[in-house]
Amino acid sequence: MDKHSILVCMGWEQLEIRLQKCEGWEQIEISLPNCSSLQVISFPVVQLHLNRTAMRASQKDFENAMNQVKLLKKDPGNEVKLKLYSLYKQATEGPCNMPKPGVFDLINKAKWDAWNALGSLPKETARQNYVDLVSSLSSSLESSSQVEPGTDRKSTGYETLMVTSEDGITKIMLNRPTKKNALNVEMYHEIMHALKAASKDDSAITVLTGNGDYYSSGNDLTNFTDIPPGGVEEKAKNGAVLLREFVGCFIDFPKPLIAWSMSSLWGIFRSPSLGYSIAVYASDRATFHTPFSHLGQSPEGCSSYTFPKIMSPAKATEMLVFGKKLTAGEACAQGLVTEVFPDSTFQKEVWTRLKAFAKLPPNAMRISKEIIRNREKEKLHAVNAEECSVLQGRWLSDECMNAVVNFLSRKSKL
Ligand SMILES: CCCCCC/C=C/C(=O)SCCNC(=O)CCNC(=O)[C@H](O)C(C)(C)COP(=O)(O)OP(=O)(O)OC[C@H]1O[C@@H](n2cnc3c(N)ncnc32)[C@H](O)[C@@H]1OP(=O)(O)O
Repeated sequence: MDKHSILVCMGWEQLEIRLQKCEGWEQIEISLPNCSSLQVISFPVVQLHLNRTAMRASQKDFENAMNQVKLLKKDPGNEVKLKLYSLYKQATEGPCNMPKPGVFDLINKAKWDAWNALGSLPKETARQNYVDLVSSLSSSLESSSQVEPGTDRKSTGYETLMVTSEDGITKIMLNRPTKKNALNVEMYHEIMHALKAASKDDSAITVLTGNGDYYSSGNDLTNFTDIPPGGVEEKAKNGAVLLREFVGCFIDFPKPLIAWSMSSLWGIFRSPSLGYSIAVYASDRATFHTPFSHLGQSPEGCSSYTFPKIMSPAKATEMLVFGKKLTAGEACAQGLVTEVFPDSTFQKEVWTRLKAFAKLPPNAMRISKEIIRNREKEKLHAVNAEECSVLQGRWLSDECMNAVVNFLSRKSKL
């Protein structure tokens, strides 16, 4: 009896099909992972040959699929990109033949792991699986765009924020509570979009806050793992461009901006939202962290300039260099927080106050803010540019990479 075994990838599932020749018929056993039962079907030999031929993707199909990948409008996410990468390498070069990258080379290690996991999968099967995967991606993106034809997601809602407007107040709420409102790349873009929209809407004031038990845990540390083709240098450069634009939006924001913090606030979101806000209201359980040195990084959001001015140089050094965590009371004593409220009455008291502010003449408030801040604008943009350029170098340092690896591998938490 003749036996062959082939692996076929259907979407994410891998089927093993075993073929057995049996008196002019082929018997097919299909086995699904996580499923103990086997289905046995018999086909005439001739039909089986046809199916097996039809199953093989040609070089042309493969090239078409590669082109289709470049045209995908939506980023399919890291997991799918790794799958595509590993199948491409297997289809073109065969089993993984590269030395294993070092533990700090996060991205290349993830790529190596994905490719190596394909073992001795034949090149033809990898080619077919690549074509199938691209085709499933293209159709799922087509079908999702068919659901809401022609609608701009930004005009209908946000993925990472909740933005509401009532009583003359636009509230921008970070909305990734399960990730402690860590800022992923999409959130950076959405906040900039929401701030630009709020600067033009008819609300008088804008409030920033976070959903859940953390206002924000700062930069999403997995942002460091999505490396573009140009490598870590290109990643660091892109990060610096994004950060500069993001902080620039806060510097230029024309209306009164109020940070409303019931909970912990870490890193990037803390500097601009404390440094440029007209007012910062905190509940008595809120805390403020700046773990730049712990992460092998350096101050951002103009905090290297605004904090020593708002606090004192010595206190700012404790916070920005040694990463000293401040309670709401301490932050208020240092001038970083305007007022602290008991947690039980925080929402009610702050909302009542904001509603009263929102009734003040909006143009007068805007002009007053302008006159307070305008003298500093040029300086703030220059500080922002300098901080981003220093950070670009820090992101490439072993100190920073080690800290990110530690967080991601959960060996230590800051
Ligand atoms: C364009 C780039 C600009 C970069 C500018 C420079 C920015 C600097 C900074 O922002 S520095 C601050 C960076 N933030 C941190 O170091 C905080 C890291 N997080 C933690 O230490 C902890 O998560 C915590 C203390 C905030 C909360 O601890 P705990 O209550 O135990 O919750 P978990 O750790 O289980 O977290 C739940 C869930 O959220 C994920 N998560 C939390 N924070 C981040 C983060 N900053 N980045 C990525 N992911 C984060 C965490 O992994 C958990 O996910 P899981 O449930 O495991 O999938």
